[in-house]
Amino acid sequence: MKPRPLIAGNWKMNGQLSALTELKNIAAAAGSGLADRRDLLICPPATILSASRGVLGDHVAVGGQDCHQAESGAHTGDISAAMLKDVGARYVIVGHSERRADHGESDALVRAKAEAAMKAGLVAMICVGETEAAREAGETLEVLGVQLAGSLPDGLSGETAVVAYEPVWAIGTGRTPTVADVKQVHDFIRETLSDRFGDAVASAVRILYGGSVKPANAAELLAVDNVDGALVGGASLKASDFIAICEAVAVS
Ligand SMILES: O=C(CO)COP(=O)(O)O
Repeated sequence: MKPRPLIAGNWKMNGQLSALTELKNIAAAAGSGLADRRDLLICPPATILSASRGVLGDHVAVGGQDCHQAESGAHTGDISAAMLKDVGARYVIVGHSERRADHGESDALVRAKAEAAMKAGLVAMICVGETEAAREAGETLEVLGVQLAGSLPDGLSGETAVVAYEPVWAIGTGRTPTVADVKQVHDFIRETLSDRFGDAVASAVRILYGGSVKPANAAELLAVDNVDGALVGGASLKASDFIAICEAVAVS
């Protein structure tokens, strides 16, 4: 059985309190049936996470965009998984390529963050994706295999982890892989999960596609085998676009 689809919005470093009106519109649509057969999630900046939780109501989850690997301590500027949970987060993104690039995050660190998230009772959304150079060199699956082996914690399950495939070259560029390429990678991720965690866990872990998902291409991307939802950046900032993407996922 296919897992319940998850459509997640990653607001990145965008959005102040004035942006809560967009969330009100998403919450209204979610309350009118949009969330009946799909899970909806918004990951706003940490500064408005608590306010977002208040606005989004019962039908849309909120999540953080990163967490520290330690439970607490002298880590100025960082946020623990427990802190995110405390203000109502249910998920946290870890290992986004922007953090891997901007903050030099390694697979081992991403794994430690995912472990911290799971320990705190959050769902870890673990991101992987190849660079354009890796794709051009024909090394996509090899790179993803290494990232998955290093970033996924032991003992994960469909309730505690989500994998997001985000080709670095497709993020914010308007470019997307072909449907065949998305299928190849998502099939590979499912097989990799199966080899390490067994078939039951592998089929329960949702594998999201991210990178230039928009209302115009969402139906095509979300219909690909082994694509269980989307991780949406820019198009999640506008309620109407995010809602249209949610509507594009086929539900049974
Ligand atoms: O990085 C992304 C989501 O985490 C994708 O961003 P865009 O949808 O803006 O390409």
